[in-house]
Amino acid sequence: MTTSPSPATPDKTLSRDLASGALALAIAEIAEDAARLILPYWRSDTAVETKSDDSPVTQADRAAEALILERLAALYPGVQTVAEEAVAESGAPAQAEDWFWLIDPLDGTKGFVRGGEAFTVNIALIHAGRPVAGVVTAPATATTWRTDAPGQGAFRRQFGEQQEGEAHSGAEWRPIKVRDRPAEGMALLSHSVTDEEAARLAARHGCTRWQGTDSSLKFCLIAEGRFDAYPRSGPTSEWDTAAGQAVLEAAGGRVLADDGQPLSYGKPRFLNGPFVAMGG
Ligand SMILES: Nc1ncnc2c1ncn2[C@@H]1O[C@H](COP(=O)(O)O)[C@@H](OP(=O)(O)O)[C@H]1O
Ligand SMILES: [Mg+2]
Repeated sequence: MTTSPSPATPDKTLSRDLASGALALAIAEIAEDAARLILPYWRSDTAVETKSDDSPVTQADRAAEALILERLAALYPGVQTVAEEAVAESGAPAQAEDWFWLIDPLDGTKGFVRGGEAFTVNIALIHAGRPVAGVVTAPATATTWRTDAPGQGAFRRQFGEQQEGEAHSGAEWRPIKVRDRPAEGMALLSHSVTDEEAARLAARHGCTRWQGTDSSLKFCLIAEGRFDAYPRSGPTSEWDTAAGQAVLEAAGGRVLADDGQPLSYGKPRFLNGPFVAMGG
């Protein structure tokens, strides 16, 4: 007698697709579709609401998060999700599971509302507290950065308009990596820090020059070898950093917490303390 195979558990499906690189490609396509959904709201008269933590939220954040959650659930049912807008509405899960998704559908909302280009869609897979796969997409410049199978590097591409009858479209994926630190390192910092603090943070990490940039784009610009460090002294949520950290680590960089260890995930209230993201 033959028995039909039992359905794969989420963990088996996840770990198989993670190991083959199929998962990284799949989440890149989801993030690009979320980006296509966000773009019509950009530089339009989108209504801006203020959340209880005083940060802005728009219809674009909510629509993108709904798309991402629906697509992830269809691909990998039963995996825990921790997503910015869901947490804002219903609170954070009491505890992180062994595998979970961290989702920020629109990071850098303040800049987005002002009509700037530095806002991103972020999806990361966490396993045992580490970001093992991630994608960051910048809708305004139609650029995506992603991991591959673990140990297989990081990639970037420009994505295009979706053509009729075509599942997805985009240019070829090109490998990216961090640069060796030059004598005069360049730091990236949040716009939320004062000039005085920025100069101090940059100098502490061996950088003589610095530039303010919104969103998780900072991790990607280090991952592709254009900048050297992103120090952050104030709090962030785990969904702000997980996808960027996955990409940066895959490109040869590091993201270290104050204790000198890689920034880890599934912490109380999914909150990060200070960290520094670094290239080579
Ligand atoms: N006190 C705080 N606690 C948690 N996250 C914070 C925070 N202050 C700022 N952030 C996060 O920092 C992000 C902006 O980072 P940056 O200044 O580098 O662009 C915001 O993302 P959103 O735009 O998704 O809300 C917000 O989530
Ligand atoms: Mg954010």
